[in-house]
Amino acid sequence: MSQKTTEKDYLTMDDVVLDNKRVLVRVDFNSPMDANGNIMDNRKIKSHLPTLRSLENSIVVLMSHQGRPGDKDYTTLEVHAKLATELLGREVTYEDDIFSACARNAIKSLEQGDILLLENTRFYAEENMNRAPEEQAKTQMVQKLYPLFDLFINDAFSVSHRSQCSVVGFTKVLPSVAGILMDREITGLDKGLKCHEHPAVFVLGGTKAKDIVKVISDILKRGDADKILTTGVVATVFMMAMGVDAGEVNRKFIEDHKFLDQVSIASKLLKEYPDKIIVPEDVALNNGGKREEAKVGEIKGDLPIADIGQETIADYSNVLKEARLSVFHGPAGIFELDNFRLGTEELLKAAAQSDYSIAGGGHTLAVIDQLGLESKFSHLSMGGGASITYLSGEPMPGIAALKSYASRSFKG
Ligand SMILES: Nc1ncnc2c1ncn2[C@@H]1O[C@H](COP(=O)(O)OP(=O)(O)OP(=O)(O)O)[C@@H](O)[C@H]1O
Ligand SMILES: O=C(O)[C@H](O)COP(=O)(O)O
Repeated sequence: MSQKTTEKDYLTMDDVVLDNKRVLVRVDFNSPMDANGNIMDNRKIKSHLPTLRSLENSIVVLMSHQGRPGDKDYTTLEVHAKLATELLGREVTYEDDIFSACARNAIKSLEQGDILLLENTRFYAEENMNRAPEEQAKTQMVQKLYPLFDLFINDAFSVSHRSQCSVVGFTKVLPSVAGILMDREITGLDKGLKCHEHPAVFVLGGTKAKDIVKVISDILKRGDADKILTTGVVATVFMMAMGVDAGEVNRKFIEDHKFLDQVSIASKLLKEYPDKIIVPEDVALNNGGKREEAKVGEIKGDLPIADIGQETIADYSNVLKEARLSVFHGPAGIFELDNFRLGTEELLKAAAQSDYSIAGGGHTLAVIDQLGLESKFSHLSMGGGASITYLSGEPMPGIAALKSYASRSFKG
């Protein structure tokens, strides 16, 4: 049923017949939830609407995860089906199981135009193991479900850095293509990363210092970046790597978040790429909720760093204004507090001006939304960990599995 229509090394929904086909779609509806089990941000669900709208003449079953075992937001997808129904304007029914006889009967009874959302895939233990597609294809989830479908669509870029059952398993046993969101993510990120626009400036911050230090190392090794502007907690690690006394409270923050080992890695990177990695000259400290500017090296009073400082904001903005490619991941400060959102806001405005601008990460997208800057960015990635993995050039098992299906089908 596959008919390749583009030069891509994976198939898309344009390459296959969809009408009246029984289609299993892996989406990522994983959303922030409040204590009462309500979805706090509908962005993840909205991002799949183009794919779902293109499937209006198919028989559609959706799979998604929500949270991780043991976490507060590890819960059923019942409310997700309701919200998807509202957003799509068509009923998305919910089945409180994944592959039981009951769930399979519900799938079998679907008719053209129906959409059914199965239960949280991570309620099935083997979903939580990262294994090769061959192994995942043998699981009960895949074996019980795949005979009920003609096609598998992976639209979940943001979980495709995981080799989980519902992400890679079906690609071994069903014709498999990328959904519209997946295709947009790959195309949007590649356009920025592979077209070699220069100067290429990366603004990397937020709290995931370990992941970001690795991304910085990978990007610099590949030679893709002209400048890396460090912000957020990532900047604190690099300041410490320069031997700066960040104050006990900030050192403790880094220790408590298990980032102390990143300081020596950051130090090596600074030695290897002295002109490329830029560390803030000043910061904003949180003095009882008030913003207190301080030069790096003169951080007194043991106050927590909560934003980059005003001189750094001006310098970084100037670098960004010259950039032809900008990539922004992770807020520059604790933007949730009004006094400490300046760095994130100003740098996002500056990044949006470059010829090709990419931004990713849950909190980052929320600020872009609040600032009304969505249309100013060339590509907004729904991926948090996934876009970091993609940026670092590491293989993404979910995408590799689609490519592997495509290469088998072209040969066949
Ligand atoms: N200096 C800082 N100290 C403490 N927290 C900070 C600092 N700078 C930024 N943050 C916090 O970082 C958090 C966001 O970081 P995070 O790495 O999760 O970014 P993100 O855009 O959501 O990416 P992802 O989707 O990968 O999680 C925000 O809650 C913000 O308050
Ligand atoms: O929110 C995300 O980044 C994705 O849904 C992946 O979730 P995970 O990090 O729990 O696999």
